[in-house]
Amino acid sequence: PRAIILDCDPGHDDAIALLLAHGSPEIELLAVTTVAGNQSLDRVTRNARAVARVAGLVGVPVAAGADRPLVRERVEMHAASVHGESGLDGPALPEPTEPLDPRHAVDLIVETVMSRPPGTVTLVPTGPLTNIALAVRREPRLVERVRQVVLMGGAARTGNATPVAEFNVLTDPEAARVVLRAGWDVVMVGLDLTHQALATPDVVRRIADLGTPPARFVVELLDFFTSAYRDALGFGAPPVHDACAVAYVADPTVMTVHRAPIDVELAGELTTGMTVTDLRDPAPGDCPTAVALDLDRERFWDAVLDALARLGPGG
Ligand SMILES: Nc1ccc([C@@H]2N[C@H](CO)[C@@H](O)[C@H]2O)cc1
Ligand SMILES: [Ca+2]
Repeated sequence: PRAIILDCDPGHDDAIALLLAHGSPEIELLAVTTVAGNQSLDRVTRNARAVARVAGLVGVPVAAGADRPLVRERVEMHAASVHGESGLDGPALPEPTEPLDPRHAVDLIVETVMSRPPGTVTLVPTGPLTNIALAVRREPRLVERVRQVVLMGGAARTGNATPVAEFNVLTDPEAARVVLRAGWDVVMVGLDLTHQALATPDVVRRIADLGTPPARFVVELLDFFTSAYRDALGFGAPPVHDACAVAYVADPTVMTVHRAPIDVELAGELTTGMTVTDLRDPAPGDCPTAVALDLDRERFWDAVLDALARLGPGG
């Protein structure tokens, strides 16, 4: 299996990404780290620990990280409108059973990667990239040691927080530039891809039919997420953005990926936070970055259902 570290800001779709990672036989979840984004660090960390309990995740360290972006003040827009004040509105959240790891997320990331053979650990950030940027500044050898960075964030075309910027990148664009320029292999699973992963009523029905506590938890998450995404953004069904990044690690053939130079706008009057993606072919031979474009929806949802079905009673 692929060994990963999930760096997240739960968030309804982060929660589904965590459940998918733990339930997927192709993935070994080495650690979970949290970063301020959808909600404050305290809230997303509390949410991550509650989801870990629902997943039946035991013995996997969960550590909190950055409580604010590297440079800018946090972006408030949108997130509370789709995730609610708690960051995970909808289901009742169980009390965590596992202790919070005392290390800072950055130290946990560095120690987890540097204690394993080169090229064996994949980083899967699904929130602002603050922790990942700090980690690679703390330990530059991470660049050649990490197998791949598969991040949910950015967009080659249309944004969500602004016409051209995606929320995770806009929240901490300096951190996103550090990560995209580091030289390691990066797959950007951005809105171009994730807006194809819509949890339609049929999908929700299939999940409900599993009849397990984790499945019921996901249904309650999606019921809230569906209403919030409809009321706030006019979507017919909510995109489970973060689960797409995990699904790619589990099975890279579940989506098409296009090698392309990607950089982040930091000073644009209208375009700050935009992941400027050069889709002109051919990309430079040594281009380390790529963007996900087309999702095999049927295979994606089959993988999500299969992973959820494998989770124990949890809860
Ligand atoms: N409107 C909205 C704002 C933020 C997010 C979060 N940011 C990313 C999508 O922009 C995902 O990681 C998700 O958790 C989703 C919707
Ligand atoms: Ca997220």
